[in-house]
Amino acid sequence: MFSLFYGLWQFMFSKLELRVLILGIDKAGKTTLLEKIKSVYTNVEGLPPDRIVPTVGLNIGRIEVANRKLVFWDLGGQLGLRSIWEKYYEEAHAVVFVIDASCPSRFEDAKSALEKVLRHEDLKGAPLLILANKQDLPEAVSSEELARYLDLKKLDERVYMFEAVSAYDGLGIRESAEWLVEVMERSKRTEMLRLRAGAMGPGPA
Ligand SMILES: Nc1nc2c(ncn2[C@@H]2O[C@H](COP(=O)(O)OP(=O)(O)OP(=O)(O)O)[C@@H](O)[C@H]2O)c(=O)[nH]1
Ligand SMILES: [Mg+2]
Repeated sequence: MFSLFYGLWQFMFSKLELRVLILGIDKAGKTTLLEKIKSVYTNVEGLPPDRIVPTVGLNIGRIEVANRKLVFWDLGGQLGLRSIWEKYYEEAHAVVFVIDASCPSRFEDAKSALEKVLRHEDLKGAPLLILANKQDLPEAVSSEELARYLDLKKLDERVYMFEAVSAYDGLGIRESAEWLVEVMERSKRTEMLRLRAGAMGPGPA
């Protein structure tokens, strides 16, 4: 009996939650951004920036945007940890790729990490939001400049957007979250993930 309810619960949950993977090289500001998103969308104040340490495991953030349940998975971006990213690709509805827009010396590293993400089969059709973070810093480049610099090939086949944000002052956070919900709702990938969850359905009692 328990397994029937558990299976049903899992089934319903997998249908309702939209999973967003937050990727990017180390120090891009992924975790700070996730904490800011939590502050903006929940009553719970996220961790302040001075209490955030480099990520080694996985941080999870659950919020609700426009009546949709979103689950963010924030992974560590240090070189030795990037091989873990692909374990999460298959289940993700969308990807947020965060870049420190104030640090051009690391754009090359960010670009090749992002290109590798985009090449992966398990992320086929996943909408992509590229964030030019740290806009509160005067040296930060705009999202247009960043887009020109990255000059990503094959992006046109994918639903994507560049957005200027600041995990410190919250610039662009609501626009980003709302765009994500909108594109995930319409994406073929979401449909595919729902069908797959449905096909697996609740197991035998
Ligand atoms: N000025 C400014 N600094 C930021 C912003 N976002 C993050 N930072 C700072 O950038 C540094 C790295 O932030 P994290 O959130 O730990 O970066 P991360 O991408 O999660 O790094 P890893 O977990 O190592 O992959 C910290 O010192 C943050 O305070 C921002 O919007 N503006
Ligand atoms: Mg982190």
